[in-house]
Amino acid sequence: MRKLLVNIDHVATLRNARGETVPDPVEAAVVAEKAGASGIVFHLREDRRHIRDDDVIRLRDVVQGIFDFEMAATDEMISFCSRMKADYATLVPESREELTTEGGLNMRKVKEDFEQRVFPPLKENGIQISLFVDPAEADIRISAELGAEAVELHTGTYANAPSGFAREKELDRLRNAAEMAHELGLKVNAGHGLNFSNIQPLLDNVPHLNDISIGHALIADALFNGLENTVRRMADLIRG
Ligand SMILES: CC(=O)[C@@H](O)[C@H](O)COP(=O)(O)O
Ligand SMILES: NCC(=O)COP(=O)(O)O
Repeated sequence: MRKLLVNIDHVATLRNARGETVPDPVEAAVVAEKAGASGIVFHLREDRRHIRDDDVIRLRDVVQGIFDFEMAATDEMISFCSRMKADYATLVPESREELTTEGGLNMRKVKEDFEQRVFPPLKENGIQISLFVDPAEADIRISAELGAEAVELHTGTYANAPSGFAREKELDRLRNAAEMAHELGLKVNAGHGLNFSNIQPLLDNVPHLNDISIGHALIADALFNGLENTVRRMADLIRG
């Protein structure tokens, strides 16, 4: 079944802009789940530019559904995520300079390191691993070989593509990737850059979708419509 997970990073961005305690991302998580979100996503970045360690600890106490900890595969994050007993560790590439995550993991490059250093401690702690990858055959195949539970298909290129041929091409790539991941036994998640304008074609064209994570566009829409209304509308669309 398709489900919406709400990413609350940018509630923390707004809070941190003034060094205040409000708006509180933990309060946003409670509202989002009440409005129909099936879980919460946050990306604890190395530079702590939005979500902070204390937010994660407080979130762990209130989140009722899926607790999806997005992170770079550093030893520090692996250890924190393990202590938090997250449902998912969603591993993403991270760079200090980027405004947001710019692409999927290069699985060829990280395979050996993930196999030896990253997967064992997460698996020992019972944490399911989702790999944030571009909709590319090689990355999906390696994700399955490593024994990940899921891939999160990077939808950013689709989201940024102009309508017409370019967008259709990206939908084709996502459809093929989803079919392949499903055949290889991986759960198919998706996220990045999704909003009320681009979600429906994705839902109509890409099979086997499970968790769809959306952040920035929902928090932006919520400024005008209220978080509860915004999340309810998107959760209903995604459930179908
Ligand atoms: C993996 C992904 O596409 C996003 O969740 C992103 O990692 C969020 O990070 P920012 O909120 O810092 O953009
Ligand atoms: N994993 C993707 C996510 O959590 C949300 O990304 P965005 O909607 O803020 O681009």
